[in-house]
Amino acid sequence: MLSSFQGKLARNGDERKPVICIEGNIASGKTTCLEFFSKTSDIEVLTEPVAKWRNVRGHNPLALMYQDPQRWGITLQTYVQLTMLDIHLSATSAPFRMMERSIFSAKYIFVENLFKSGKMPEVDYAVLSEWFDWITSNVSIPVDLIVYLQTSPQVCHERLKQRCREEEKVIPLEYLESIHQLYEDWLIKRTSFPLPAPVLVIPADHDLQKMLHQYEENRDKILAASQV
Ligand SMILES: Nc1ncnc2c1ncn2[C@@H]1O[C@H](COP(=O)(O)OP(=O)(O)O)[C@@H](O)[C@H]1O
Ligand SMILES: Nc1ccn([C@H]2C[C@H](O)[C@@H](COP(=O)(O)O)O2)c(=O)n1
Repeated sequence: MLSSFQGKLARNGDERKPVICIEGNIASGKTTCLEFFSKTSDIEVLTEPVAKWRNVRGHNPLALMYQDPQRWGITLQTYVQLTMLDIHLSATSAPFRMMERSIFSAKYIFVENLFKSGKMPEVDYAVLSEWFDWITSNVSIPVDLIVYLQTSPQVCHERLKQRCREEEKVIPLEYLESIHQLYEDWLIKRTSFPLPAPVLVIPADHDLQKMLHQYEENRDKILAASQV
């Protein structure tokens, strides 16, 4: 249930818990990072609902988008926006919540990439932007810290091939380069879109063992920085 809080719709009856969003390119290691933190009892981890994006009532909008972005980009991104909003508004039992990406990166990175690369008609971009602006003006979507897993597109391309998700076999290196550039403009150069929260950058090209060590080293910093 939603109620009104400071003029915006907000989740009812929930004590406000710190929200940490893990951001990064496709196959940068976000899920692996979340798996690591899911072993900590005081953190509730919420992964991206990719299973829903691959199967909505028997349809696979993720596969359709990669096959024909001009036609199906808006279909996927409308559904991503809805499912991410649902996650932002879901109840939390643990003291901290850590989620994979956000409604903000869905718009500022993926919708933007489709539009800028000429793969989304202007009218579709306008409709998605109207929805996004309405949601963010009328719904309270608190984010307290962004953890950016900063990778090179080449490393992501290698990890993507290794993961071997069927829909993603068509993704070329150039696609990951565009997503990387948009992330860098947003979270590092800070020249594109507003930041919903402070940013902690973790270099993430390293092997798994080193990454897990870095997560352990950053655990207290992440939890402290997310407490407002
Ligand atoms: N530091 C790492 N070094 C090598 N491979 C990794 C590393 N982190 C993750 N992987 C592998 O790369 C692939 C993508 O990682 P994943 O966590 O699913 O990325 P994301 O959730 O960002 O898409 C998976 O096969 C995963 O096992
Ligand atoms: N707004 C979004 C979010 C994600 N995707 C795609 C990109 C990947 O193919 C897949 C899941 O991403 P990952 O967690 O593996 O980085 O969904 C998209 O097209 N639009």
